[in-house]
Amino acid sequence: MGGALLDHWMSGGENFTIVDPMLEQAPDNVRLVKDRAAIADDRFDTIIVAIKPQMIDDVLPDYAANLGDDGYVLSIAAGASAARLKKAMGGAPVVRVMPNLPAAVGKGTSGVLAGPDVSEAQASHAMEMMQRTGTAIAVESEDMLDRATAVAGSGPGYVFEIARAYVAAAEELGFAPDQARALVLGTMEGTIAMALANPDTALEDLRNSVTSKGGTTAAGLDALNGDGGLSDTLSATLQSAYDRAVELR
Ligand SMILES: NC(=O)C1=CN([C@@H]2O[C@H](COP(=O)(O)OP(=O)(O)OC[C@H]3O[C@@H](n4cnc5c(N)ncnc54)[C@H](OP(=O)(O)O)[C@@H]3O)[C@@H](O)[C@H]2O)C=CC1
Ligand SMILES: O=C(O)[C@@H]1CCC=N1
Repeated sequence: MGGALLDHWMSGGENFTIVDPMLEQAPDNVRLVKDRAAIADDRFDTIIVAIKPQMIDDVLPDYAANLGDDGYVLSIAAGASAARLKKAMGGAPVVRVMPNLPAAVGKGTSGVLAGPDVSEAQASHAMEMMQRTGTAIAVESEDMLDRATAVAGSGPGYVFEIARAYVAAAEELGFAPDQARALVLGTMEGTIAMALANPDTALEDLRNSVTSKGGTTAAGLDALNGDGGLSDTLSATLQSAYDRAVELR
């Protein structure tokens, strides 16, 4: 995820250094080092946490000394609370963000939460960084950031899975894989574009505009969610992801 964001962050004026034990190549103009020892004497305006949440307590404390006096920590890690990050980073201010993977194509949707002691300048720098990767929405509490993680951070996983199952069903109906993929992704893209172009129209009304009485869509929708099973599945999906974010705090 860090790499996808970096590609878009680089359109700003900052200089970037990556610390990654395994990465072989960084984008042009980005310094890459294998471990913290190589930057032991360096100070940074922002330290970006893009490691797995489970590694934070082991890895981060070494970096506390690398943060400049007016610096802040920007974390993309799911769940890991501002308090936990702040403690690991010697009391530094922390902005938590939750991006999602379409940031890789400049169409990310991020939540942004300024933790305690974050200055306005730091909060607006973090917001501007995330806006370089797509849309960014400020949230008011850590709990809402964890809920945004369940909806949007993990969301591309659900959408890819829905698309995969939809394509598989089209193949079962007789289409070749490339035809099935083109029909499904084209339909999804056009449908989303139409919803975005009609922000004041309820999604239910848009759905109804496809659904002729006694027609094919009504038959399909009855099978899809006539008993509310799809709605229940989506509620359980978001609840499970949110519960996991809470466990990772
Ligand atoms: N994937 C996604 O869609 C999203 C992920 N996130 C968050 O982004 C973070 C990274 O997730 P993701 O990109 O999926 O995971 P990855 O495992 O792909 O990325 C983690 C990166 O951290 C590197 N790393 C491991 N150990 C160290 C270390 N000691 N010092 C420095 N770097 C290290 C890893 O290197 P190596 O490969 O060698 O282990 C890897 O490049 C997580 O906190 C996750 O919650 C947030 C939103 C969306
Ligand atoms: O699955 C995860 O934990 C990360 C956070 C959101 C998306 N991927």
